[in-house]
Amino acid sequence: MIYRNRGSSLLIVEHLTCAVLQDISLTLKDAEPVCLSGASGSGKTRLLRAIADLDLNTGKVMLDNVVRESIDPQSWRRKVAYLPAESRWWAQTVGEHFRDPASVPFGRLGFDDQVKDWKVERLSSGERQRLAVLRLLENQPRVLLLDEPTANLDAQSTQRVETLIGEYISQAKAACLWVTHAADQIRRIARQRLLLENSHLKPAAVAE
Ligand SMILES: Nc1ncnc2c1ncn2[C@@H]1O[C@H](COP(=O)(O)OP(=O)(O)OP(=O)(O)O)[C@@H](O)[C@H]1O
Repeated sequence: MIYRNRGSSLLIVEHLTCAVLQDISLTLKDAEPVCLSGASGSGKTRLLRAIADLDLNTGKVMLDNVVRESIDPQSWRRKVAYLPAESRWWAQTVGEHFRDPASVPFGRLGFDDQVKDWKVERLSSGERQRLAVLRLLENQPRVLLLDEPTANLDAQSTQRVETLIGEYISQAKAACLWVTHAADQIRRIARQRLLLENSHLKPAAVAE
Protein backbone atom coordinates (compact mmCIF):
# COMPACT_ATOMS: atom_id res chain seq x y z
CA MET A 1 0.00 0.00 0.00
CA ILE A 2 1.10 3.57 -0.61
CA TYR A 3 0.74 6.15 2.14
CA ARG A 4 1.82 9.60 1.09
CA ASN A 5 1.70 11.75 4.22
CA ARG A 6 1.48 11.35 7.91
CA GLY A 7 -2.13 11.99 8.66
CA SER A 8 -3.91 14.53 10.78
CA SER A 9 -6.68 13.69 13.25
CA LEU A 10 -9.88 13.05 11.35
CA LEU A 11 -12.13 11.14 13.73
CA ILE A 12 -11.92 11.71 17.47
CA VAL A 13 -13.84 9.49 19.88
CA GLU A 14 -13.96 10.44 23.56
CA HIS A 15 -15.54 8.49 26.40
CA LEU A 16 -17.76 6.39 24.16
CA THR A 17 -20.09 4.13 26.11
CA CYS A 18 -22.58 1.63 24.69
CA ALA A 19 -24.31 -1.58 25.79
CA VAL A 20 -21.09 -3.56 26.19
CA LEU A 21 -18.27 -0.98 26.27
CA GLN A 22 -17.42 1.87 28.60
CA ASP A 23 -15.33 4.98 28.26
CA ILE A 24 -13.57 4.20 24.99
CA SER A 25 -11.40 6.92 23.44
CA LEU A 26 -9.46 6.78 20.19
CA THR A 27 -8.27 8.95 17.33
CA LEU A 28 -8.12 8.01 13.66
CA LYS A 29 -5.85 9.96 11.37
CA ASP A 30 -6.25 10.31 7.65
CA ALA A 31 -4.36 7.85 5.48
CA GLU A 32 -3.23 5.83 8.52
CA PRO A 33 -5.16 2.55 8.84
CA VAL A 34 -5.64 1.27 12.37
CA CYS A 35 -6.18 -2.45 12.89
CA LEU A 36 -8.46 -3.51 15.71
CA SER A 37 -8.14 -6.97 17.24
CA GLY A 38 -9.59 -8.66 20.28
CA ALA A 39 -11.04 -11.99 21.32
CA SER A 40 -14.39 -13.11 19.96
CA GLY A 41 -17.07 -11.31 21.93
CA SER A 42 -14.73 -8.56 23.16
CA GLY A 43 -16.92 -5.89 21.54
CA LYS A 44 -15.22 -4.99 18.24
CA THR A 45 -18.44 -4.99 16.25
CA ARG A 46 -20.22 -3.04 18.99
CA LEU A 47 -17.49 -0.41 18.93
CA LEU A 48 -17.69 0.06 15.16
CA ARG A 49 -21.48 0.20 15.27
CA ALA A 50 -21.43 2.76 18.08
CA ILE A 51 -19.00 5.03 16.20
CA ALA A 52 -21.24 4.79 13.12
CA ASP A 53 -24.16 5.66 15.43
CA LEU A 54 -26.05 2.50 14.51
CA ASP A 55 -26.54 1.48 18.15
CA LEU A 56 -27.44 3.51 21.21
CA ASN A 57 -24.32 5.14 22.65
CA THR A 58 -23.08 8.17 24.54
CA GLY A 59 -19.84 10.12 24.39
CA LYS A 60 -18.26 12.66 22.12
CA VAL A 61 -17.50 11.78 18.51
CA MET A 62 -16.07 14.37 16.13
CA LEU A 63 -15.36 14.25 12.42
CA ASP A 64 -13.08 16.99 11.11
CA ASN A 65 -13.65 18.79 14.43
CA VAL A 66 -17.42 18.78 13.94
CA VAL A 67 -19.44 17.03 16.65
CA ARG A 68 -21.65 14.17 15.51
CA GLU A 69 -24.81 15.81 16.86
CA SER A 70 -24.53 18.64 14.37
CA ILE A 71 -24.56 16.30 11.37
CA ASP A 72 -27.81 14.62 10.36
CA PRO A 73 -27.70 10.87 11.13
CA GLN A 74 -28.01 9.76 7.50
CA SER A 75 -25.08 11.93 6.37
CA TRP A 76 -23.07 10.79 9.37
CA ARG A 77 -23.53 7.13 8.40
CA ARG A 78 -22.52 7.89 4.82
CA LYS A 79 -19.41 9.77 5.94
CA VAL A 80 -18.54 7.39 8.77
CA ALA A 81 -19.34 4.17 6.98
CA TYR A 82 -19.66 0.78 8.63
CA LEU A 83 -19.00 -2.36 6.60
CA PRO A 84 -20.63 -5.27 8.44
CA ALA A 85 -19.08 -8.73 8.44
CA GLU A 86 -22.22 -9.93 6.66
CA SER A 87 -23.51 -7.44 4.13
CA ARG A 88 -27.21 -6.90 3.47
CA TRP A 89 -28.72 -6.99 -0.02
CA TRP A 90 -32.32 -5.94 -0.64
CA ALA A 91 -32.89 -5.64 -4.42
CA GLN A 92 -32.87 -8.41 -7.03
CA THR A 93 -29.72 -7.58 -8.96
CA VAL A 94 -26.26 -6.39 -7.94
CA GLY A 95 -26.44 -3.21 -10.04
CA GLU A 96 -29.54 -1.97 -8.23
CA HIS A 97 -27.44 -1.57 -5.09
CA PHE A 98 -25.17 1.04 -6.69
CA ARG A 99 -26.02 4.65 -7.51
CA ASP A 100 -24.04 4.61 -10.74
CA PRO A 101 -23.03 1.03 -11.61
CA ALA A 102 -21.28 2.16 -14.83
CA SER A 103 -18.66 4.02 -12.81
CA VAL A 104 -17.94 1.28 -10.26
CA PRO A 105 -14.49 -0.34 -10.73
CA PHE A 106 -15.78 -3.93 -10.54
CA GLY A 107 -12.65 -5.16 -12.35
CA ARG A 108 -10.43 -4.02 -9.47
CA LEU A 109 -11.94 -6.74 -7.31
CA GLY A 110 -11.94 -9.41 -10.00
CA PHE A 111 -15.40 -9.01 -11.56
CA ASP A 112 -16.32 -8.18 -15.13
CA ASP A 113 -18.96 -5.55 -15.79
CA GLN A 114 -21.74 -8.14 -16.27
CA VAL A 115 -21.70 -8.59 -12.50
CA LYS A 116 -24.16 -5.71 -12.23
CA ASP A 117 -26.80 -7.92 -13.91
CA TRP A 118 -26.20 -10.85 -11.59
CA LYS A 119 -28.99 -11.88 -9.25
CA VAL A 120 -28.02 -11.29 -5.64
CA GLU A 121 -29.22 -14.78 -4.66
CA ARG A 122 -26.40 -16.39 -6.67
CA LEU A 123 -23.59 -14.51 -4.91
CA SER A 124 -21.09 -16.50 -2.87
CA SER A 125 -20.07 -15.13 0.52
CA GLY A 126 -16.74 -13.91 -0.89
CA GLU A 127 -18.47 -12.23 -3.85
CA ARG A 128 -20.84 -10.49 -1.44
CA GLN A 129 -17.92 -9.33 0.64
CA ARG A 130 -16.02 -7.87 -2.35
CA LEU A 131 -19.13 -6.21 -3.77
CA ALA A 132 -19.97 -4.75 -0.35
CA VAL A 133 -16.54 -3.06 -0.32
CA LEU A 134 -17.25 -1.48 -3.72
CA ARG A 135 -20.69 -0.38 -2.53
CA LEU A 136 -19.17 1.23 0.56
CA LEU A 137 -16.51 3.10 -1.44
CA GLU A 138 -19.10 4.41 -3.93
CA ASN A 139 -20.35 6.71 -1.16
CA GLN A 140 -16.85 8.16 -0.74
CA PRO A 141 -16.78 7.89 3.06
CA ARG A 142 -14.40 9.98 5.18
CA VAL A 143 -14.03 7.14 7.67
CA LEU A 144 -14.14 3.42 6.92
CA LEU A 145 -15.18 1.10 9.76
CA LEU A 146 -14.45 -2.35 8.38
CA ASP A 147 -15.58 -5.49 10.19
CA GLU A 148 -13.34 -8.30 8.93
CA PRO A 149 -13.74 -7.28 5.26
CA THR A 150 -11.58 -10.12 3.92
CA ALA A 151 -12.68 -12.94 6.24
CA ASN A 152 -14.17 -15.02 3.38
CA LEU A 153 -11.57 -14.24 0.73
CA ASP A 154 -8.64 -16.11 -0.81
CA ALA A 155 -5.16 -14.59 -0.91
CA GLN A 156 -5.58 -12.91 -4.30
CA SER A 157 -8.92 -11.31 -3.46
CA THR A 158 -7.60 -10.27 -0.06
CA GLN A 159 -4.68 -8.53 -1.73
CA ARG A 160 -7.02 -6.80 -4.21
CA VAL A 161 -9.22 -5.51 -1.38
CA GLU A 162 -6.22 -4.33 0.64
CA THR A 163 -4.81 -2.50 -2.37
CA LEU A 164 -8.12 -0.87 -3.35
CA ILE A 165 -8.84 0.30 0.18
CA GLY A 166 -5.24 1.45 0.67
CA GLU A 167 -5.40 3.56 -2.48
CA TYR A 168 -8.76 5.00 -1.52
CA ILE A 169 -7.54 5.97 1.94
CA SER A 170 -4.44 7.66 0.51
CA GLN A 171 -6.22 9.49 -2.30
CA ALA A 172 -9.35 10.54 -0.39
CA LYS A 173 -7.37 11.22 2.79
CA ALA A 174 -9.81 8.99 4.60
CA ALA A 175 -9.40 7.25 7.95
CA CYS A 176 -9.86 3.54 8.53
CA LEU A 177 -10.51 1.26 11.49
CA TRP A 178 -10.08 -2.33 10.23
CA VAL A 179 -11.06 -5.33 12.36
CA THR A 180 -8.84 -8.30 11.64
CA HIS A 181 -7.29 -11.21 13.49
CA ALA A 182 -4.76 -12.05 10.78
CA ALA A 183 -1.21 -11.19 11.89
CA ASP A 184 0.11 -11.11 8.30
CA GLN A 185 -2.64 -8.70 7.28
CA ILE A 186 -1.96 -6.46 10.28
CA ARG A 187 1.71 -6.31 9.30
CA ARG A 188 0.79 -5.39 5.71
CA ILE A 189 -1.80 -2.71 6.34
CA ALA A 190 -1.61 -1.28 9.86
CA ARG A 191 0.04 1.99 10.78
CA GLN A 192 -1.25 1.45 14.29
CA ARG A 193 -2.85 -1.43 16.14
CA LEU A 194 -5.41 -1.46 18.92
CA LEU A 195 -6.46 -4.36 21.08
CA LEU A 196 -9.85 -4.57 22.76
CA GLU A 197 -9.57 -6.50 26.02
CA ASN A 198 -11.84 -6.50 29.07
CA SER A 199 -13.69 -3.47 27.65
CA HIS A 200 -10.44 -1.49 27.39
CA LEU A 201 -8.72 -0.37 24.24
CA LYS A 202 -4.95 -0.53 24.36
CA PRO A 203 -2.18 -0.02 21.83
CA ALA A 204 -0.44 -3.14 20.55
CA ALA A 205 2.60 -3.82 18.41
CA VAL A 206 1.95 -4.01 14.67
CA ALA A 207 4.44 -6.84 14.22
CA GLU A 208 4.42 -9.66 16.75
N1 LIG B 1 -27.41 -5.38 21.66
C1 LIG B 1 -26.63 -6.00 22.55
N2 LIG B 1 -26.83 -5.82 23.86
C2 LIG B 1 -26.06 -6.44 24.77
N3 LIG B 1 -25.03 -7.25 24.45
C3 LIG B 1 -24.77 -7.44 23.15
C4 LIG B 1 -25.55 -6.83 22.14
N4 LIG B 1 -25.06 -7.22 20.95
C5 LIG B 1 -24.01 -8.02 21.22
N5 LIG B 1 -23.85 -8.18 22.53
C6 LIG B 1 -22.78 -8.92 23.23
O1 LIG B 1 -21.67 -8.06 23.29
C7 LIG B 1 -20.47 -8.76 23.21
C8 LIG B 1 -19.60 -8.16 22.10
O2 LIG B 1 -20.17 -8.47 20.84
P1 LIG B 1 -19.43 -8.10 19.48
O3 LIG B 1 -20.29 -8.61 18.36
O4 LIG B 1 -19.10 -6.67 19.47
O5 LIG B 1 -18.08 -8.95 19.60
P2 LIG B 1 -16.87 -9.07 18.59
O6 LIG B 1 -15.65 -8.66 19.33
O7 LIG B 1 -17.18 -8.34 17.33
O8 LIG B 1 -16.84 -10.63 18.35
P3 LIG B 1 -16.49 -11.54 17.05
O9 LIG B 1 -14.99 -11.43 16.85
O10 LIG B 1 -16.91 -12.90 17.50
O11 LIG B 1 -17.30 -11.02 15.90
C9 LIG B 1 -20.85 -10.22 22.99
O12 LIG B 1 -20.76 -10.89 24.23
C10 LIG B 1 -22.27 -10.15 22.49
O13 LIG B 1 -23.00 -11.31 22.84
